[in-house]
Amino acid sequence: MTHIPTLAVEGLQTWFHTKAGVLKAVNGVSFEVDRGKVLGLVGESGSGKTVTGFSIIGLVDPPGRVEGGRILFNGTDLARLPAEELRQLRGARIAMIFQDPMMTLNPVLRIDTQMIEAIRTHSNVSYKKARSQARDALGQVGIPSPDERLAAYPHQFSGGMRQRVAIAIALLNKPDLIIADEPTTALDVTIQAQILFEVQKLCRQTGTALIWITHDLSVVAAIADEVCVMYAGRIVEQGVIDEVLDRPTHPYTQGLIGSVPGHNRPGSPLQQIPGVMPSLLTLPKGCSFRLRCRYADSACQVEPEMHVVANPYHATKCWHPLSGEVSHGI
Ligand SMILES: Nc1ncnc2c1ncn2[C@@H]1O[C@H](COP(=O)(O)OP(=O)(O)OP(=O)(O)O)[C@@H](O)[C@H]1O
Repeated sequence: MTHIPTLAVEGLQTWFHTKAGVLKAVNGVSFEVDRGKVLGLVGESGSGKTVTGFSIIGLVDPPGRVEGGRILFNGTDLARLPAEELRQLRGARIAMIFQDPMMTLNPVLRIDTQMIEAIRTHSNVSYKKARSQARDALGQVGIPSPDERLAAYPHQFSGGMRQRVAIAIALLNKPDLIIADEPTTALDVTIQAQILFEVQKLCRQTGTALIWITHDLSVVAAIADEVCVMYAGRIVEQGVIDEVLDRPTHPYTQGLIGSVPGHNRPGSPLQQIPGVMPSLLTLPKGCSFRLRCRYADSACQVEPEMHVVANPYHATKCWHPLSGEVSHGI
């Protein structure tokens, strides 16, 4: 029997029909994520990471629209699912964690009210059982004295603790898939590391597939099994995390790694990728990175196909893949 991954995104295209023209925010993106695995989606601001996450969960609003591709969740295409069925999957089988926990939390309701409702909407358990599940969930994400904290309102938590509550809510119904969009970016580095570790552990325990969206390669290195590097609405390189970080083949990935502090000798200057990302309204013909790429030549005026360059899985969308190991401190 063929293996069906938790999520298989195939050739996803999500475009915004703006007054200035068609903005191709996601332009033919494909990846898979399986039970208990973590996929890091990394790229600079505006590369299409959030729109990819929103497309999967059905939260793209007009003038945006999923134009093409398939979003296979346990084999069912979410892109073609009626809105009501998709709504039912959200919160039950698929959850999202946002950068701002107040996207999840209701400021005027106590935490216990919110958590118990989240549990009882999707499963037929008593109030008492739901309350005890809620208390356990707070404990699992490292909230001290969870019994007492259940009665608190969101504003009575610190930023880090509030995000932990939002994460506990996302994990409540043991979803098959969680999409986390920069949930730790606003937090202190130590708290960020604790939260990454806890979420990864819980997802492995429950078999939840996790997509972690970030612009920070060190976060991806800490949490992900596989990584997709996004640039201008496309994935330009993807594969097993150590393969991609140690032997990046796409000049953009090399540039990203070079711009992380501590990538080589201490004290050496950071390398910035010269130039800026092209407008998604007027993408250049061929490889979208070619105008910033020092290896670009006439071949790059044709869009390269994603092709496998190594095993364990490692694929690149470049006509001139680089080879060799890079030193980095990520
Ligand atoms: N509602 C919208 N209308 C028009 N364009 C949009 C809309 N939402 C997003 N976009 C555009 O889609 C592109 C991709 O945005 P997206 O938020 O996915 O990037 P990102 O990689 O997540 O960046 P960031 O890290 O800054 O959130 C951007 O050019 C953005 O301006």
